[in-house]
Amino acid sequence: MTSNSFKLACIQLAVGSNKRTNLDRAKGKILEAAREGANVVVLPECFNSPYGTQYFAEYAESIPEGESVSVLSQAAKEAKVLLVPFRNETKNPANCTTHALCIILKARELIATHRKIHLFDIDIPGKIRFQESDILKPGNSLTIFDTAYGKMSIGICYDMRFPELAMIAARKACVMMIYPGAFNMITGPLHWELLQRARAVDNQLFVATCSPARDMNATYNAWGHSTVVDPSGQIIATTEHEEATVYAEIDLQQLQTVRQSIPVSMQRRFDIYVDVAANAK
Ligand SMILES: NC(=O)CCC(=O)C(=O)O
Repeated sequence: MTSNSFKLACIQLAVGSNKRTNLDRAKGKILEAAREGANVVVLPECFNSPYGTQYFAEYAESIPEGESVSVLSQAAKEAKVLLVPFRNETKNPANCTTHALCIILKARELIATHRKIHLFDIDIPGKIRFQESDILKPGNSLTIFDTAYGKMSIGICYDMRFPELAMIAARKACVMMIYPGAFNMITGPLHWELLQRARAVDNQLFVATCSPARDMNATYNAWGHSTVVDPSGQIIATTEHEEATVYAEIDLQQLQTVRQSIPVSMQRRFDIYVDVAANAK
């Protein structure tokens, strides 16, 4: 049986270069969120290392044997929360087999993994160039997992720009999309909030994002602004760029209310847009 509400915590963690310090800090914040009544806790993209292609291989671990899974599964068990952390995975960094990976932990059990499908390769001349594909390999499948609160789905950061993931999640009855992410000072103000509200309103589900806190001494300056959006596209919890935990009470009844009042999911004309992919260039 699924519960009708839960408390979500998105930990906008201050991340530094020492992995052990990051893990201890994350664990402390997870336990704090549990004391505040959180049932589901999300960590940012790269919670255990600075964000940047130069760091990925060094900080990557194999799954599930690595240090980070070990520390966090213990934290999930102690805190009795469903935990969604993001990190990098490797079997062999020398051969560039690193993936950007999100794992979902219930107590000590790994209940799902998601590998970032769309790698962050962009070039805005004079502003920002980033090539995750220099070091990462993309994942090749969608991730939907069952929770006590209904099905949820995952995208990692740049994945949020691709509306198809949230659209499929909604059609498969997910209640929430979770995007651990780390937008930056260029694309953050442009698109971070817009994308999550768009994903939410188009698909009438909850959307949660979780960024690292901003560090102006780092090589990549995260935008921050971890946020939770409801199925009508309204922001129900957010923050600025400093370290903070964003809490939101998720009332799942709202899904029904919004979906019944504006019943777009019943009104779609798949007879007209039968196969978007078939016409894609
Ligand atoms: N880590 C990422 O995928 C960053 C994505 C981003 O900043 C964007 O604008 O998209």
